[in-house]
Amino acid sequence: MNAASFSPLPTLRPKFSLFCSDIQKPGSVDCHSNCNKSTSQASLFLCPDSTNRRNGMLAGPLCASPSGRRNLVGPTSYLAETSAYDVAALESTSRVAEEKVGVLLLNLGGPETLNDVQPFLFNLFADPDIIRLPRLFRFLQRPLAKLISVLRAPKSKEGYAAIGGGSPLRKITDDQALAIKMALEAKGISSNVYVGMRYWYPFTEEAVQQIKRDRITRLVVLPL
Ligand SMILES: C=CC1=C(C)c2cc3[nH]c(cc4nc(cc5[nH]c(cc1n2)c(C)c5CCC(=O)O)C(CCC(=O)O)=C4C)c(C)c3C=C
Ligand SMILES: [Fe+2]
Repeated sequence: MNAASFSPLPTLRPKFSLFCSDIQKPGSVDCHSNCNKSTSQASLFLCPDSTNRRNGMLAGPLCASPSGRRNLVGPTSYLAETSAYDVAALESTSRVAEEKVGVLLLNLGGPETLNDVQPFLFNLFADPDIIRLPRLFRFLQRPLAKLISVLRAPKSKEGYAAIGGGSPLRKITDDQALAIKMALEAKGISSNVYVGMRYWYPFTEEAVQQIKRDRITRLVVLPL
């Protein structure tokens, strides 16, 4: 997790904008080259100091790089980029009765059962951030992903079978979510903590939908 200095935006607004683009229009904007766009409604997002790639994610500006243009097996996912926050700001804003604080943990996900392995691998390899084909050959992305995932799945299944039949990533991330919720609770900050995965359930879109349903007004995004 990155924690960096920040300066909270001055106004509290009832809406948030999770990414550069409007989250209601997934995939409509590619933020890769435009990550410093207005974050005026994402008041706890801050510009971090790093632009390093880490865990396949750009540790950089606030916004996400929507991968919504990819059409994966599950809902398409966003890749959030680094954000940072200040607990002091959370503490002060959470005192405002109408504020609802949310924390969104972003991870990549992994197959939970052996049956998930092939479609999970498809999602992984269908991502141009994992396998980037020359523009001319983009149309081969999904067929190639299908081919690789089908060919690799048996071997991968053996590996997952050896560690209990699935990836531990979901549980680990859920445990982290709970730990963050409890740590904030101990500071007197009531929060909802969400988990969003890029390649498997719960997909980031599902988390975002839940965040909207819960009417979160302050959101901290932590790419793990
Ligand atoms: C050529 C093969 C692979 C490339 C390139 C690759 C890049 C890559 N992968 C991740 C994230 C994850 N990969 C995971 C599992 C996984 N990855 C590959 C192959 C390549 N990945 C395979 C075959 C598998 C299945 C497991 C196995 O057989 O070894 C996972 C899931 C981990 C889990 O907990 O289950 C993740 C996450 C990134 C970010 C990346 C390139 C940047
Ligand atoms: Fe991988």
